[in-house]
Amino acid sequence: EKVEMTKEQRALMKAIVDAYNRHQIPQDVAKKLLQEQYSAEENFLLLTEMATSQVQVLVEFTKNIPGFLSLDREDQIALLKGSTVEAMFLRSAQVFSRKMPNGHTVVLEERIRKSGIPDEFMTPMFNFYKSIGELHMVQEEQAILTAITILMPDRPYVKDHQAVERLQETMLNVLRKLCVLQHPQEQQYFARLLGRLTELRTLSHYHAEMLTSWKMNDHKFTPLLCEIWDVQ
Ligand SMILES: CC(C)c1onc(-c2c(Cl)cccc2Cl)c1COc1ccc(-c2ccc3[nH]c(C(=O)O)cc3c2)cc1
Repeated sequence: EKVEMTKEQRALMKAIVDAYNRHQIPQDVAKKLLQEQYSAEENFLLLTEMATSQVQVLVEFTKNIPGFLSLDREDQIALLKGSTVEAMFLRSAQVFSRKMPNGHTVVLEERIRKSGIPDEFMTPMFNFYKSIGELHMVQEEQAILTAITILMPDRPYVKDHQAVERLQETMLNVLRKLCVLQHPQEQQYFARLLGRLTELRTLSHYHAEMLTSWKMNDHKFTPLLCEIWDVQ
């Protein structure tokens, strides 16, 4: 069928990529990755600060997804709460695959490995980072895949399933064409990308257990993280 994108699809993709690029973790927060000393406590505090900053970035990005703000207000909250962890795994995966020039990748990995996360979650987490890296996604694919993750109709407490499905479907159509255009040799590239979304679900279940084990060891989170992750 016709592969090139319509005018509307190109405009939609541009809006999402611009929002994705506009909303980055402030460099002074990211730079802290290199400065603070290493201790499990310090690492946890730093990762908490990064996660909090990342949630704020994600909320701004989400508000710029065309059509999101016209969804039911409570559904907007349900989508954000349900997708934050998955969107953050995607975002932090891109940091690893982007091979940050200033060595953030190495330091971020170090700090995650030494932040009190039980070992059984490390393996699936870093396997995911590796599998994302191997895809060599272009920025447009990263941005649209993140929007698709956020616009997941079957998140808990979403009332108007159809409205979310319609938005997500529009994004999926753009992503499908983009994958054919960017990776013409790889027939199943689009299917492989969607397969990562399944892996993200598993990671978010692990993450819920990570939160419980952190809570048990009396780790503190910021008010924003407590609200979005229903902690405490
Ligand atoms: C509350 C903290 C301890 C936490 O709980 N779970 C996770 C957690 C974990 Cl480990 C893994 C995956 C998801 C979550 Cl959600 C985290 C830490 O979360 C993040 C840490 C770093 C980043 C992040 C995002 C973008 C970035 N850009 C740069 C840059 O240098 O440009 C650095 C950077 C860091 C995102 C989430």
